[in-house]
Amino acid sequence: MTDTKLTARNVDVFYGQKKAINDVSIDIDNGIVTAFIGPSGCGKSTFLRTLNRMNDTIAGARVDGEILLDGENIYAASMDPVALRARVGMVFQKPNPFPKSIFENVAYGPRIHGLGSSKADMEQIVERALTKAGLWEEVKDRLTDAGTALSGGQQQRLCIARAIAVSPEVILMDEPCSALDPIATARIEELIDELKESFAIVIVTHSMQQAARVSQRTAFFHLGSLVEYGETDQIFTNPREVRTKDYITGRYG
Ligand SMILES: Nc1ncnc2c1ncn2[C@@H]1O[C@H](COP(=O)(O)OP(=O)(O)OP(=O)(O)O)[C@@H](O)[C@H]1O
Repeated sequence: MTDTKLTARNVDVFYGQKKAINDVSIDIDNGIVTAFIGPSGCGKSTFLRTLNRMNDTIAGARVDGEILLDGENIYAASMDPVALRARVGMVFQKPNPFPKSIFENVAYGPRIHGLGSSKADMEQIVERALTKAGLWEEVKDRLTDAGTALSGGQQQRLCIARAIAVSPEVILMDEPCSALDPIATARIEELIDELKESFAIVIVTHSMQQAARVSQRTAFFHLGSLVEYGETDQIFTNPREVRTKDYITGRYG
């Protein structure tokens, strides 16, 4: 059983005069992984960023329409973007640990959000997040080492632990494996599969194989529009739209 976590209604995104997203409406459910696919420049990342207001940080970007998180408009004046980004966390293409220790990378978010008041509480939060991100065993004896000293795959799991540490409801992932080798990629894909039990997960990926492996729903974007959205199996085996079929059969990319 799934239930809706995020709802977009008639969303347009502009960069200055240029319209990058055109009238997108979609429901994103809890307990599953939703993949956004489509050719380069179709607006996947732009739309993903609307879901936690990361576009606010881009000069000239404007979002029209509504995005609801549990029914609450995230663009309402009463919504604090910092608090929103704790509820809707993000993992980027390139692992980007802070220039701090492994421990501090994970403790940073909880601290600014007032979690983990005692040292023991914070240690527990950090251990839980690293365990959930599948990294604890590898780093438990070197928590004071720099996060940047880890391998690329470990750094990405550290970034996932950092997102998890503030107990988000949704995790947005923008091509989280594109900088990783196949083994590190497989590890992250396994992790995504485990994490979907606890969070709604949205992943932008260039890899149709990855979308097919990790997601239960797939949204196909083209030229800023959402062309087709459905069960991943259906999208890949029996697409309804010609443009989806052309994309998944490699006619353009
Ligand atoms: N900061 C920006 N300023 C102006 N235009 C932008 C900006 N970011 C993206 N765009 C434009 O918006 C459109 C959608 O870009 P976006 O990066 O969302 O696509 P994408 O599908 O994620 O592409 P890719 O798969 O190549 O990452 C493109 O035409 C892009 O050039």
